[in-house]
Amino acid sequence: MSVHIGAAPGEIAERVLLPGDPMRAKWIAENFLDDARCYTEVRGMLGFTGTWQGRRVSVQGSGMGMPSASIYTHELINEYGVTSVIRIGSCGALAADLNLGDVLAAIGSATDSNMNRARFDGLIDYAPVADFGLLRTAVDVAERRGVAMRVGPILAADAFYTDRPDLYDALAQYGVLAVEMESAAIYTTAARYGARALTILTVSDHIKREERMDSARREKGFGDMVRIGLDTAIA
Ligand SMILES: O=P(O)(O)O[C@H]1O[C@H](CO)[C@@H](O)[C@H]1O
Ligand SMILES: O=c1cc[nH]c(=O)[nH]1
Repeated sequence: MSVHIGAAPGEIAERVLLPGDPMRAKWIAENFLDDARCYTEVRGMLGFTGTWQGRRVSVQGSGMGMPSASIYTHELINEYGVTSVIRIGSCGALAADLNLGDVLAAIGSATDSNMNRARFDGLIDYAPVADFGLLRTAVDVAERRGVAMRVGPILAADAFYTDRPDLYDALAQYGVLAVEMESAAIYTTAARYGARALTILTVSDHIKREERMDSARREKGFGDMVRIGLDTAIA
């Protein structure tokens, strides 16, 4: 096992879906995967391996925020030989034409996190981006499934509750679609260790219009995103 994942070698598939919420991982294992088996309960951050259309896939909770997500991404890649991580999360829409339940894929991730500034000594604004092959596959899969998935840049924020909504308005003017809290760390960690990463999100809140889904829908209402993630993982 690694420091934060209680799996034996070989128990985790090469392709992993990463929801922030471990209960979403459990819901996916129980409702989408065949022969799913839980391989870790360390810290309650559940992980499961099963099959989707006959191919081996794992689903691992990554927690909230970039420190947590980077721990799971690092250990999956470096300790378990994972080659592709696909985050499937909820987000707050910044774009006026997005609605609750809409699905989007993050081509790149701006961030206010200090993790990358520290990594590059404050001298370079590193641009965390999706793996192009995974993104292209996800776009094809969404089209085939009849899901109108938007593709664009997002913000990975350290804080869920912001004191600077003016900055969100400014980002929207630059085409930033939505805010969540993990993608920049996942993209950066995957790039650093030679793995592929993509973030697919479902709009659970609209920041400007102050609309929100309830917690039950956040945990279990994301079927389109999950199917796109699973199809992309096994392609
Ligand atoms: O739904 P998940 O994947 O947890 O993602 C979003 O939800 C959490 C905040 O409620 C943050 O982790 C954010 O990124
Ligand atoms: O980070 C997040 C996730 C969902 N909704 C938000 O407003 N922010």
